[in-house]
Amino acid sequence: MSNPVFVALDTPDLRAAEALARSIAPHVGGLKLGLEFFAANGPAGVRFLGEVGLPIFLDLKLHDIPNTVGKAVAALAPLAPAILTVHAAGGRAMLEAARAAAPPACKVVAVTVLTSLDAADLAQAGVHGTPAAQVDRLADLTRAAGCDGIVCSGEEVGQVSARWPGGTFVVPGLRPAGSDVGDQKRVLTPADALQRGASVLVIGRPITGAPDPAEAARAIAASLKASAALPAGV
Ligand SMILES: O=C(O)c1cc(=O)[nH]c(=O)n1[C@@H]1O[C@H](COP(=O)(O)O)[C@@H](O)[C@H]1O
Repeated sequence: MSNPVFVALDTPDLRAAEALARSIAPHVGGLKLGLEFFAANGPAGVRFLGEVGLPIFLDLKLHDIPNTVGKAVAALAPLAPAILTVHAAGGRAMLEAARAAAPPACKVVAVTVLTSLDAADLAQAGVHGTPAAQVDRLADLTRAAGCDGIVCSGEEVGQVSARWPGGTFVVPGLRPAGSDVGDQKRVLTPADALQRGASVLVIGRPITGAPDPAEAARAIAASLKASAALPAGV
């Protein structure tokens, strides 16, 4: 099993991100660079961390009119990300524009319902029904637009991966048993998310905020190997 963990390097500090990336590199499969890192360090920072030698997941969650998103993705293409995020709620034409502008080897995945939201938050935004129903709707839209997969929580990944064979399922909001949930509302353990069908596990603070990040990443990788050896549900 290749390591499905992408560590979220959510810091504006380029040197701190590099030191962290190098220390945990043996225990993760890739680096996720998001808005906090990109706002501070831009494309040059992404290139710099690319020198660590791990695949880069560029998590900019693009959400705008199709023309703007297509041109933004084209501008990001030289960074050769392995994975790029957009928001599924941007609609079919925006998703199509993103897929068309991305390099063929880059997986374009669409965020469905943020893991920091629950049903009450969705209702406040005018979306009635469960997060799971909304994830299904947006997954169908993303698939119809030709994108590669979605971002959802561990609570939905089982149901949605069964509906979309061959899709890429990115799951954040992961917490090893006993770790602090923070601002996340729909959480699962990394091993459970993998067993339910996740393809990519996004893990930030449980690794980056640990007293020994390399040891935390190693322990998570070991928990995945151990659970993969067991039948589902055990
Ligand atoms: O697209 C994402 O990666 C993402 C989507 C989502 O619904 N929830 C979510 O937490 N994320 C990202 O996943 C990471 C989670 O970080 P931790 O909560 O520290 O593990 C952050 O970088 C978030 O930006």
